[in-house]
Amino acid sequence: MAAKDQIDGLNFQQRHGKERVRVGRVWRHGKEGPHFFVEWNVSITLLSDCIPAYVHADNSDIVATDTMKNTVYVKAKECSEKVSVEQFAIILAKHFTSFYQQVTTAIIKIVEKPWERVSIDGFKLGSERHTTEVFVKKNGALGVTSGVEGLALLKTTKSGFEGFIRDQNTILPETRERMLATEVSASWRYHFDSLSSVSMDPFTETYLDVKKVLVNTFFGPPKEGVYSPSVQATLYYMAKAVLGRFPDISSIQLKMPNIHFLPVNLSSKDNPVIVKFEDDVYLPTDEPHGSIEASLGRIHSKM
Ligand SMILES: O=c1[nH]c(=O)c2[nH]c(=O)[nH]c2[nH]1
Repeated sequence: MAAKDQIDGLNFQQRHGKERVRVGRVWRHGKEGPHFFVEWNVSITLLSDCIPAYVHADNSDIVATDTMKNTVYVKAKECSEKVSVEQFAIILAKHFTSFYQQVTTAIIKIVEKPWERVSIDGFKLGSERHTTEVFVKKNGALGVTSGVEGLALLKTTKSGFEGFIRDQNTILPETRERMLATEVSASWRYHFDSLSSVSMDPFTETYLDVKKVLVNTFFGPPKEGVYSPSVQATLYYMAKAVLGRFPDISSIQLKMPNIHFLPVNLSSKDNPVIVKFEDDVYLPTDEPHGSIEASLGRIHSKM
């Protein structure tokens, strides 16, 4: 679908828009109520009467793609109640076609990330992979490492970061309220050191239990959660919980990138408050991200 015109006896079709506008939206119901969270990737295409921009370098009928991007955040903010992707696409498309006389059709595509709720204020993306590396020597010596990769976890509250070094290059504000998102890669070494010491197959059950301990430690108890003062501290609690709970595990390594969800504040000279961040509208990012990793092992263990 594209606007079709004839210029100088030639067919001309054009469209413009903005792709991959990422937005995260949290809806909070009261102080105690559940949080709802969605992450969307929005693409906007407008069919509009703006041929002079192409043919005469006259931009007076152009809706700037930057404005389209901002509109996603404005409309996300305006949705005070949880909406579906379909409903949000309709809201956006209706806005573009009714607000701009030049726009004849708006095409909105949205892909929603499959975040699943795991407990109050926590969401889990079901995409993790179980990994292992094993060695066996001729004499029966055995080494088993198991792991999980891509365990994406996110909590919408009970996270902060304060008291870090401030210098001439620091602009990050201190906070006790932020989104915490990561994709955990963990690998743990079992203490079995010979083939004969593994009697049954304990690995699947242990994998599931380790995952549970990692996830539960990240979020804390379902009712009240647990405050995370940093990714580092949360990583350490998680590693410690695994070693505390599984005597058969001698060491664990955790990699937990700090995947940033940036607060959305939009302002201009004429309009100082277009969108004011109130722990609700975020810009999800992949790059750059913080990289935080550590390993914890029992003394005398083979790391
Ligand atoms: O939990 C965090 N750890 C850091 O080391 C760090 N650095 C940063 O900019 N934000 C954060 N958050």
